[in-house]
Amino acid sequence: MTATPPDIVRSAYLELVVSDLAASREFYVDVLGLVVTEEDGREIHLRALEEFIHHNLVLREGPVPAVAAFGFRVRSPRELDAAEAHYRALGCGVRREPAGFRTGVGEVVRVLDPLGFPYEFFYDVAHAPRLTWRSDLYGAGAIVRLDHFNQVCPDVVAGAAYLEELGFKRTEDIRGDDGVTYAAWFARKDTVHDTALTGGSGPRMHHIAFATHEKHNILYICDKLGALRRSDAIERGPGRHGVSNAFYLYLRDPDGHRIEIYTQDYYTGDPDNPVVTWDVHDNQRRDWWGHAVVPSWYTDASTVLDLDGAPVPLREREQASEMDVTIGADGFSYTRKDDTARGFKVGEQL
Ligand SMILES: O=C1C=CC(S(=O)(=O)O)=CC1(O)O
Ligand SMILES: [Fe+2]
Repeated sequence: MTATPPDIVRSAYLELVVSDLAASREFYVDVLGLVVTEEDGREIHLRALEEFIHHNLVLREGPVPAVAAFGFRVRSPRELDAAEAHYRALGCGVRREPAGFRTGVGEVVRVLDPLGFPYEFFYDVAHAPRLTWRSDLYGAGAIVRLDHFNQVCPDVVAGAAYLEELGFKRTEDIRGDDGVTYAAWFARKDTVHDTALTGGSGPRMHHIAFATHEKHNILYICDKLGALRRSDAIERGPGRHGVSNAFYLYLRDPDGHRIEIYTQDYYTGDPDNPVVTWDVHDNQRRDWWGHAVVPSWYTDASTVLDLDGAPVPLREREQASEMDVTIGADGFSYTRKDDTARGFKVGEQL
């Protein structure tokens, strides 16, 4: 028997443990242009330009680079009671922390969820200046808001059932004719997703995504990284996704945490929003132009911590991995499903 889930508004912040706070500050502030709301020698609280809550990203120096919390805003203070009841009914570890436990945030309900991820739910939060109109502070690569998380878990079907019970709406997925679900995307806000599940050993964080308004902002970030001789921070892209139709770029921060820069997906807010399902062999599913996906994008992800700050042990995926069935990053995949003469594209081989 589960209790009514909390009414989640959006994915709101991530707490990242980093090995060198100064190096991470230089990456997220000097290179990417995130705004410092508050900082001390141990933690830095950052937000995107259009954000009005205290932060979207906490950088905390620590021995093991990892994700310590996925923060979700709920619709009212009473939804914290719903969160506590929902997760206790699931038999999860639950801790209710007083205001101030997290800088700038009121009372927080922290859980280690059924997939092993450290989720936390909050309503009361300090407001920070929303810089929407301050074009004088926008760089050419202006990052305007947090868009989504992406989580690696061994069993996407079980993970999807948990997220859908939590009130998330599936918007897209990748499946095989073998009946395997390789990845799925889930929304609370009215765009393609607030989080996604990528099949693999987990729990791990695949990436956090921030949004820009335009594609040219993403291209500027690439040019800036080139000019800074930091092009090795670029892992994948720029390109156009199949899933979500967004324009994208994936970066790796100084600890290897993956950051996506993302723009122009589509509206999904109607109750009967149709789910888009992609064939795992469709070469345009992850890159609409058919560009290969670099193997590290499938293999690498960030450790997550439990409520005591210890790394959560990984469980291996038992079903086939996407790289296995597409033979490398994008091996035997089709551009045109029934065109076996010209439609198959032998992509990158491992
Ligand atoms: O946000 C996303 C949207 C689409 C994709 S994919 O590579 O097109 O599947 C990946 C992603 O989850 O990062
Ligand atoms: Fe993403």
